[in-house]
Amino acid sequence: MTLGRLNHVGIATPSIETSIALYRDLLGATKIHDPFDLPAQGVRVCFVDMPNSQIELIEPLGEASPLHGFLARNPAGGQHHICFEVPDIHAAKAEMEAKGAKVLGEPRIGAHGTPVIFVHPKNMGGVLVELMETPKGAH
Ligand SMILES: CC[C@@H](C(=O)O)C(=O)SCCNC(=O)CCNC(=O)[C@H](O)C(C)(C)COP(=O)(O)OP(=O)(O)OC[C@H]1O[C@@H](n2cnc3c(N)ncnc32)[C@H](O)[C@@H]1OP(=O)(O)O
Ligand SMILES: [Co+2]
Repeated sequence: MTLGRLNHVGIATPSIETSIALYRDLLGATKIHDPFDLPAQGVRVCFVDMPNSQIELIEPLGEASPLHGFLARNPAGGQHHICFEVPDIHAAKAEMEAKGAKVLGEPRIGAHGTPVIFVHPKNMGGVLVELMETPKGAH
């Protein structure tokens, strides 16, 4: 597997609007996309563009959201996952599993419109890792 660029850092928040204000007013971020719902992933999402990557603000959406446990442990929110691009999501999943890592579920379409998987934090030194297939034509 070729590990590609760092696509984004996921930040869980109880309120996207509050987090947008922090990134805009405290840090001075200027490229903040409109938030949108991603019901298949149980999250509401807002991308903040940086020159070399993106911050992905994520708020729970629905009762089955994977963020509820994290926010119960971290009520103010915090750094939730990091996401790397890979050329082929099915090959990446097979390689992770062959190396003994736990992949959380099957590939699903993520916020960039390409399939993503998650590697359990217990296999990555306490860091939840998302792998996303590089969008066609990117870079
Ligand atoms: C926007 C769409 C998409 C994109 O395209 O970018 C996304 O990014 S969606 C992001 C949200 N989706 C997911 O996170 C899906 C995968 N996640 C999961 O399946 C679960 O969140 C989880 C990783 C299995 C954790 O589930 P949870 O119920 O919160 O916790 P557990 O009780 O099972 O915890 C086990 C263990 O792991 C620790 N943990 C949990 N979350 C994290 C985390 N984000 N970072 C680091 N460690 C985490 C938790 O503290 C437990 O540790 P121990 O107590 O030491 O066992
Ligand atoms: Co993500």
